[in-house]
Amino acid sequence: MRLSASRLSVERGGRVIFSDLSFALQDGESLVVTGRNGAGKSTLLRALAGLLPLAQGELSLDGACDESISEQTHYIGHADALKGALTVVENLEFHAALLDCGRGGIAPSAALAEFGLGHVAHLPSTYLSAGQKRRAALAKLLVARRPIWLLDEPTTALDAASQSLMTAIMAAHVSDGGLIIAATHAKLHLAARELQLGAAA
Ligand SMILES: Nc1ncnc2c1ncn2[C@@H]1O[C@H](COP(=O)(O)OP(=O)(O)OP(=O)(O)O)[C@@H](O)[C@H]1O
Repeated sequence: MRLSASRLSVERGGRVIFSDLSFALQDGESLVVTGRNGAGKSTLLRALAGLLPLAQGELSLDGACDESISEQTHYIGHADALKGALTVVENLEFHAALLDCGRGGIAPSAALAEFGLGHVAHLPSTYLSAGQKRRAALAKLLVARRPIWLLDEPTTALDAASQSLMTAIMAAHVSDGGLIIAATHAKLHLAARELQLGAAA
């Protein structure tokens, strides 16, 4: 599988956020997107996920099945996208049903256990701490197998142990042939190329 971005340009509110951006990633490769606040890191991830239109340029995925890039992608944005009135496990069950399509993710309860959330699985997700909410959001990565992971500040609010766990989960995904593009200001301890957006402030 090869994900290629060629001369991408994205506009928001009539303003060019970035332009002429190109990169390519093969199976088992990662890209860390860095840059100052407002440089366009989240914008790039949202455009790759199909949530924002490209003003110019082209995205292509070679060597995969017929599904679109969006269908092969997990996008974890800044927002944890948990429904507060549903329990944590119900949130994961919703995402598994929405995303899995029979492609062999692990059970929601197992994904929560992996992220150390077994003891809060039956609480309404609104009761979780910030780091617990982030871990529940990241557990979505495991309930549906999708090769491309787009992660926006994945380690925000995570304690040291959870950061190490997430590092191991990302490393396992990459060694299994997955692709990761992560936007962050933090050090991710991921063997990755770097794409820096924007000029220094
Ligand atoms: N809906 C919108 N309409 C207009 N401009 C927007 C919109 N959403 C974001 N922007 C602008 O796009 C630019 C890039 O924002 P983005 O969130 O991609 O930056 P970022 O690099 O992820 O920043 P940070 O490090 O703060 O998370 C910012 O200047 C922001 O104000």
